[in-house]
Amino acid sequence: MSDLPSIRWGIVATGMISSWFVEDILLEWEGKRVNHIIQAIGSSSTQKAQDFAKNNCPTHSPKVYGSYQELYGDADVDIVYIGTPHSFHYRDCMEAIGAGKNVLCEKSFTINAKQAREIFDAARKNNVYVAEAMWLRHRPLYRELSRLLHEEKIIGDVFRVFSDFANGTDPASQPASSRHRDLSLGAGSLLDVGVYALTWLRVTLGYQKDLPQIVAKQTHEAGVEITTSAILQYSSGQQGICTSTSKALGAPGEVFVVVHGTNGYIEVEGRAASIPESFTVWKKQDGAADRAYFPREACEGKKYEFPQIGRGFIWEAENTALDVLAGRKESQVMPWSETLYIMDIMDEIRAQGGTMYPGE
Ligand SMILES: NC(=O)C1=CN([C@@H]2O[C@H](COP(=O)(O)OP(=O)(O)OC[C@H]3O[C@@H](n4cnc5c(N)ncnc54)[C@H](OP(=O)(O)O)[C@@H]3O)[C@@H](O)[C@H]2O)C=CC1
Ligand SMILES: O=C1OC[C@@H](O)[C@H](O)[C@H]1O
Repeated sequence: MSDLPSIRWGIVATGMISSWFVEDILLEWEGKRVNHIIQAIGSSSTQKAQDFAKNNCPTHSPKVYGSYQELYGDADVDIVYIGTPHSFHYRDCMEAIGAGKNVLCEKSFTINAKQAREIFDAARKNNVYVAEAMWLRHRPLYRELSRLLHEEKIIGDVFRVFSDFANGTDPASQPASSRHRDLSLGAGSLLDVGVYALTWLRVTLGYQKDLPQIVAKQTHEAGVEITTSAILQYSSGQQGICTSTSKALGAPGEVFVVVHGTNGYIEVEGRAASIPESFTVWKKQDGAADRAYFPREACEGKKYEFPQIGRGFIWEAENTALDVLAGRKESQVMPWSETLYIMDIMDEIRAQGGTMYPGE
C-alpha cells in the first residue's frame, strides 16, 4: 500500500474516452501524488460494465452497475467521471449532483451555456465539486507556455493567434448512431474539437475578461456541422482566428497554433491540438523581414519539448483528485467561469453559423 492519499472514481459510460481515462489514471509514474481507485463502473448494460472492468482495470475489482443511477447511489464513490456524448452531459451531471456526488465531466461540458449555468447553480446548492474535463489545460506544456507568454513576455505583446483542430472523424463515414454523426448526441466539430482551438486562444491571448466580437461561419453536411471558422476581435485590438473541421486530419507533428507577438512568434506542435508535444519560439531578429527568403532550418528557433506520460490524462486526474481531497468545489485550473466563457463564445459561433441542437 502506498502512503499517497486515495480517491475512489465512479466511471460513467464505457466508451472510448472512459477507457483512455481509466488506462491513464492507473499508470505508475514518477511524480504521482494520488492513488486512484476505480471503485465502480456504470453503464447502460451490466454486461458492458463487466467487460469494461475486465478489459480496462483487471487489477481493481470495481462494482459494476447496469445503470448510472445505481453508481450515483454508491456511497463509496468519491467522484463521478462522466464520459457520455455531449447531449447527455447536462442530464448526467444534474443526476450525479442531485445524488450529492462530485463530478468531472468530459468536454464540451454541455450543449450550450444555459445548461452549464444550471449545472453550476445545482453544484453550488448541493455543495459538490464540478469541473469540465478540459485535459489540455492541465498539461505542463500549456502552463509553461502561459508563463513564458504572459510572465516572461518572451515574444512581447501577443496581438494575433491562429488556432486549428482538424480531427478527420469524417461523420459521413460513421454509422448513423455515432456521436460524430447524430445531432441528438451533440455531433459537430465545434463542440468536439473547436473547443480546444478556443482553449488555445484563451491561454495565448491572455485570458481577457471581456467577451470578444465574433464573426463566424459554419458548414453543414447532412445537418451536421463539419467545419467552423471564427474571428474573435477583442477590445484590446487582439485577434484570434479559430478553426475546426471533422473532414480532415492534421499531419503528425504539425503546427496547430501560431502566436504572433511584437517581438517574435511561437508555433505549437504535436499529434493533435489536444495532444501538444512541443512549441518553438522564434524571436524577432535583425533582418527578420528577409527571413521569408531563407529555409526554415537557417532560422533560429528555440524548441521546448515536453515528455508524454500515457495519453496525457494523468495531470487532469491528479489535479482533480487533489481539489476534491482538499474540499474545493471548483477546479483551480478549469474554474466554472472559464467553462462559461468558452460556452458563451460557442453559443455565439453557433448562432451565426446556424447550428442548433434538438431541444434548443
Ligand atoms: N479528452 C479527450 O481527448 C476526448 C474526449 N472525448 C469526449 O468524451 C465524450 C464521449 O466521447 P467518446 O468516448 O468518444 O464516445 P463513445 O461513443 O465512444 O462512448 C460514449 C458512451 O456513452 C454512453 N452512452 C449513453 N447513452 C448513449 C447513446 N444514446 N448513444 C451513444 N452512447 C451513449 C455509452 O456507454 P454505456 O453504454 O456504457 O453507458 C457509450 O459507450 C464526449 O464528450 C467527447 O467529447 C472523446 C474523445 C477524446
Ligand atoms: O476530445 C477529442 O479529442 C480527439 C478527437 O479526435 C475526438 O473526437 C475528441 O472528442
